[in-house]
Amino acid sequence: MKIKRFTNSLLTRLVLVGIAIIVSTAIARYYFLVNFLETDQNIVAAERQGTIAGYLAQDIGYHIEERRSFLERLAAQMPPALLHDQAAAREWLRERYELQPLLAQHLFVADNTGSIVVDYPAMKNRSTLSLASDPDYKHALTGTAVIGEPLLSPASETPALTILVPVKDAGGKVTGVLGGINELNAPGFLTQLQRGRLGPSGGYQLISPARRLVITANDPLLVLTPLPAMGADPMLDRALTGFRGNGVGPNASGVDEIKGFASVPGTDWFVTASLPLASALPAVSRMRHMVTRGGLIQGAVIFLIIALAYLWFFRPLRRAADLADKMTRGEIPLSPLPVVRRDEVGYLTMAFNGLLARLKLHQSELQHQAHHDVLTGLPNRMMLAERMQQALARALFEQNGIALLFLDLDGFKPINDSLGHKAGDLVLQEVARRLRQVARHSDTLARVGGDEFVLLATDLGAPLENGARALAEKCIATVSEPLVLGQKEYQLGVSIGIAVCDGRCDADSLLQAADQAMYSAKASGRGCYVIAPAGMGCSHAIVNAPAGTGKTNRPAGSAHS
Ligand SMILES: Nc1nc2c(ncn2[C@@H]2O[C@H](COP(=O)(O)OP(=O)(O)OP(=O)(O)O)[C@@H](O)[C@H]2O)c(=O)[nH]1
Repeated sequence: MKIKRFTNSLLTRLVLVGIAIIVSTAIARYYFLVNFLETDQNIVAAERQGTIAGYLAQDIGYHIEERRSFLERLAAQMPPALLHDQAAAREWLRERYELQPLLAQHLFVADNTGSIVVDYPAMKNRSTLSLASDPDYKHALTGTAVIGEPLLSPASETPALTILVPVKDAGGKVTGVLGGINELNAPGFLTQLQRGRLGPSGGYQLISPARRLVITANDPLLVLTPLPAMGADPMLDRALTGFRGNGVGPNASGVDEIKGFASVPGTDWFVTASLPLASALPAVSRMRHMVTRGGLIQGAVIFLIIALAYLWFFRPLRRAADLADKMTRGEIPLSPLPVVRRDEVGYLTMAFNGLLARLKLHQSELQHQAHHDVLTGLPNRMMLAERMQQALARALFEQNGIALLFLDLDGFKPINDSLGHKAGDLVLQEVARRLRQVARHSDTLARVGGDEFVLLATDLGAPLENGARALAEKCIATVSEPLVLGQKEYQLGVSIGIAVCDGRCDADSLLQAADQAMYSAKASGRGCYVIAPAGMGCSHAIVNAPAGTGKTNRPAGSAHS
C-alpha cells in the first residue's frame, strides 16, 4: 500500500522527471563536449605528428647530404695516381679521415674493376671483397653519387649505410669509386630519430619503401626489421604508396594511432612519427573524468535540491490531504484547511475550503429540511421529539414542568376541498403564523400532520395546568379569528388536547396523552381544549370550554359521563 502510494505520488514522479532531465542533459553534454574535444585534439595531435616527422626527415636528409658532399669533396681532391699506390692512398685517406671521422666511419676506394684498392680504418677481409656485381657500385661508375640501402655491414656487422661517389681523372672520366660507410648508430647521424621520445609509447621510424624495411627506429628492436604485411597497417600501406601527411588509424597490433609521414630529402625513404590515440589525448581523458565526476556531483546536488524543494512545495498539500482524509473519516470536524502560501497549492486549498463551505451550507439545509416542515417552516415531528427530550430533562433538573398542546383544526377540510389545495396551504401557513405569535420564544411550535400542530410550552410554573389552559385559550382565540380568502371570510376552529408533565414521564406517552385529549375535545364538540387525566401523561384531567364559546367543559375521562 505504501509502495503504491509512493509510486503514484506526484512528488515521486516529479523527482523522477527531474532526474531524467539531469541525467539526459549530463549525458548529452558529456557526449558533445568529449566529442568536440576529441576531434579538436585529434587534429592538433595529428598535425603535431606530421610536423615532428617532417622535422626528423629534414634532419636525416641534412645528415645524408652532409656525408655525400663530404665524400664528393674528397673524391674531387683525390689524386688519380693513388688508385695505383695502395700505401699512399691509405695515408691520404687516413689524413682526411682523422680530420673528419664523424662523417664516415669507414672510407674505401675501389678501382673501376670493382676491386677494393684501399680502406681506412683497415678492416679484415674488406680488401678481398669485389664490388663488380654491386648495383650501387655500377651506378656510381656512371658518374653520380649513390646512397645505398642500409644493411648489416659485412665488415663491421653493424647496421650501416654506404654512400658511393665517383672518382674522376682530369678529363672527367670515372676511374674509380670512393665509398663512405656510415654506421646508423654513429653519433650525430640519426641520433635525433633514434633517441627521440614521444610520450611513453610513441615512436619514430625511418622506412625504406623499396625494401619494405625499417632502416632505424627509436626502438632498437625494430632496426632493420621488415614492415608488417600489407593490410595490417592501412595508414602505413598508404604511406608506402606515396601518401605524406597525417591521420589516425589502427597499427599492425590493432591499436589506434595518430601518425605523421614525411619524406627524407634526397632519398625515397620516409619517416613515421606515431603515437597511440589514448596517450595522445590526455586532455580528453582528463576532461572525460572531470565531466563524469562533475556530472555526478552536480546531479546529486540538483537531485537533493529538487527533492527538498518538492517536499517543501508539497508539504502543505500533503497536510491538507491528510486533514481532508480525517474529516472524511469523521475523525475531526469539518473545518477549513489552513492556507499556508498563496501558490497553486494555496489556491487549491482555498477552492477546497469554498467547496467545504458549500457542503456545510448544503448539509445544514438538509439538516433543516429533515427537521422542519416545508410548507410552514415549523419544526416537524422529528425535531419536536428532540425538543421534548431536552425539555423533559430540563424540567426534571429545574423542577418545573412542561405542557404539550396537541392542536387539530376544525373545519379545515371544507375550505381545502372547496377552495383547493393551494388555498388550503395558505390557510395552514396563516394558522402557523398566528400560533407562532402566541407561543413564547422558548416554546416549540411544530406541525405534525396535515392540519395538526403541537405546541410544547416549557418553564411553566405550578400549577402547570393554569399556564397550559391560558395558552390553549389564546390558541383557540387566534385561530378563530376570521380568515379572508378571495372576497370571502371564513372561520376556523381548533380542538386542543393538553398533557402536562413535571419531567417524570416519557415523551411518547406525553404526546399520546395530548393526542387522546385532543380527540376528547373533538368529541366534546370541537373548539375547546381537554386536559388529559392524571393517569394519561402524568397529571389530572380537566375539560374546559373556552371563554365565550358557550361550550361545556368536562373532564376527558368523565366528559361524556
Ligand atoms: N392544503 C393542504 N391540505 C392538507 C395538507 N395536509 C392535509 N391536508 C388536508 O387536510 C384535511 C384534514 O382533514 P380533517 O382533519 O378531517 O379536516 P377537518 O375539516 O378539520 O375535520 P376534523 O379534523 O375532523 O375537524 C384533509 O382534507 C387533508 O387532505 C396540506 O399540507 N395542505
